[in-house]
Amino acid sequence: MADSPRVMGDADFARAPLPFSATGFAGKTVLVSGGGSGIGKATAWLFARLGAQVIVTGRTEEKLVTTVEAIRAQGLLADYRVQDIRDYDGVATLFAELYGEYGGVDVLINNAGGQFPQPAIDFSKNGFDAVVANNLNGSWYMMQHAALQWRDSAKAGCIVNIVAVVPRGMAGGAHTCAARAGVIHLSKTVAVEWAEYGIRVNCVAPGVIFSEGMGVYSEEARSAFDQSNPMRRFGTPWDIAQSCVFLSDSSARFITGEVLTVDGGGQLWGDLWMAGKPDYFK
Ligand SMILES: CCCCCCC/C=C/C(=O)SCCNC(=O)CCNC(=O)[C@H](O)C(C)(C)COP(=O)(O)OP(=O)(O)OC[C@H]1O[C@@H](n2cnc3c(N)ncnc32)[C@H](O)[C@@H]1OP(=O)(O)O
Ligand SMILES: NC(=O)C1=CN([C@@H]2O[C@H](COP(=O)(O)OP(=O)(O)OC[C@H]3O[C@@H](n4cnc5c(N)ncnc54)[C@H](OP(=O)(O)O)[C@@H]3O)[C@@H](O)[C@H]2O)C=CC1
Repeated sequence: MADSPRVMGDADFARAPLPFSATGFAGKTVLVSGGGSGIGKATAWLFARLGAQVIVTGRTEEKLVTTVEAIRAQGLLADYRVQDIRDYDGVATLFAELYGEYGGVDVLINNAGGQFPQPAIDFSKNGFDAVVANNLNGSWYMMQHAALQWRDSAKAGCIVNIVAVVPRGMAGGAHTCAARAGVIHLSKTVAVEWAEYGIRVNCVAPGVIFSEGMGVYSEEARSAFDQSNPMRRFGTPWDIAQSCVFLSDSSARFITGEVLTVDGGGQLWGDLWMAGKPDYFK
């Protein structure tokens, strides 16, 4: 049960924790899945610069090593683990190992994911299943194991799930839209269930962000992406990294079950076709 409320005054405001202080994450361990490239790499860098011990995970060791070496070269704290988020037992082992080595994690940035663009009518069974397994199942395995560790060690925690902007659907990406909508509603549900353990769960929904991941899209689709929002440009991985820090810091201590959309207004204006715009709509 929370303490009785008390009106804050000048003395409180003079001392209340400052978000984004240069050492705000010192002593914290932050796990960033998909941290070997793009948004995950930027997020790992930002947390490391704010004093955290970061752990990056992904399937490709080379990308993780490069990231960790670059961060360490600045005198900051980084480590990596190779782990496919679709492997339930492997994810359990990952969290157990990190508990043994670092005393567990304080923040999970659940960023790993991705898909391929294709009109839904052409999805093969395996294609649909692969994208759902990656983005819904894999994200869930990470969330659940983080929460189990926090509950069992009576420690508070924070999860930020990277999703996508789904309220109007995602033409050319129905599989990932379904999976991300699943993650959003999982998050809203467990934000309530896990509040008693001191666990906050939020999502960041990036619009078009210019990252290595853009290589998955055709030149035709990609060249229209920056016109799909009223700012008429791409966002950067750093934009998303800062949102992740905001949601993990004291700035968001009263925020849970929320989706922070970082899309340059794209949910309000513009259209986006992940697999290119069909002639019918031109
Ligand atoms: C409103 C704003 C939204 C903006 C969104 C637009 C911008 C979004 C950007 C991003 O998300 S950037 C990040 C992009 N990065 C990635 O997508 C990388 C991660 N992707 C992957 O690792 C893989 O694509 C996957 C989805 C995980 C699948 O990997 P897996 O190893 O399981 O696949 P396979 O065994 O190779 O194939 C399984 C199945 O899927 C079919 N498939 C795979 N690729 C394609 C393709 N390009 N087109 C059609 N089908 C594909 C493959 O053929 C297999 O099916 P079957 O052939 O067996 O039927
Ligand atoms: N860029 C954009 O415009 C948008 C991106 N997103 C989402 O943001 C997240 C980051 O994307 P972004 O940085 O742009 O692209 P990247 O492709 O650079 O990042 C995806 C990362 O996830 C890792 N990854 C993918 N699948 C798995 C898996 N099964 N297990 C472990 N790691 C995995 C990849 O590494 P490896 O392949 O080595 O495993 C890679 O480092 C993704 O979930 C993406 O879908 C959402 C909306 C828009």
